[in-house]
Amino acid sequence: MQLIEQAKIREAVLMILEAIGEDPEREGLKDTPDRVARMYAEIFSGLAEDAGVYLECVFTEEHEEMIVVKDIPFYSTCEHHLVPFIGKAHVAYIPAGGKVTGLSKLARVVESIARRPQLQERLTREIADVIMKKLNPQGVAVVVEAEHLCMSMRGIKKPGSKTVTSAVRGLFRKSAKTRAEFLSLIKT
Ligand SMILES: Nc1nc2c(ncn2[C@@H]2O[C@H](COP(=O)(O)OP(=O)(O)OP(=O)(O)O)[C@@H](O)[C@H]2O)c(=O)[nH]1
Ligand SMILES: [Zn+2]
Repeated sequence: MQLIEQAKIREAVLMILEAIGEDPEREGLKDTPDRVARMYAEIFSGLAEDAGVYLECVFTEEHEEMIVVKDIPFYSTCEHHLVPFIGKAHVAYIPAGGKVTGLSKLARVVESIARRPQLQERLTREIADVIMKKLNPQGVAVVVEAEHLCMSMRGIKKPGSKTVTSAVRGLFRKSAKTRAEFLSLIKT
């Protein structure tokens, strides 16, 4: 996995500032290429990570009911426009084999996968798939709701509109009752 090349970002941001007719030497802008490079290293830090490693934290617990961590806030970056999309993820799974993971690890997975140039659909799917792969549970469900700034601050300009995506695996896919339980739990 590649590390972010901050020198390249600095150069590119300098060129953008010049291209929009700004003076990159003026006081407010002179450190901007460096700031943006550091910011990109932060908001794209997930590129250098395997989100699955967080799920290596498991505890033995005979719990075979649904576990839901809801309202996990995230900031991601739309890969089409490189502006943020911001929202919440709700993540549920039904453990199998007496194996549960740390609750914060589910939020860490969301965070890691969000910190990449993303599509909301892919973010949603990747969260579900990594949990299926690493925990091998009876099922996983993920709902993501987000506002895309590329639809709010520019283009079609519809602030407040939300996109909702879901991914269901295993029992959540097979059983309408399990899906309904999940939906009722994330509503309250
Ligand atoms: N499916 C999907 N589309 C997205 C996501 N983020 C942004 N988009 C869309 O990507 C599309 C890119 O469309 P283009 O026509 O190539 O770009 P554009 O000319 O800037 O389009 P407008 O946003 O309509 O002005 C837009 O419709 C965006 O709303 C996402 O997470 N999922
Ligand atoms: Zn966009």
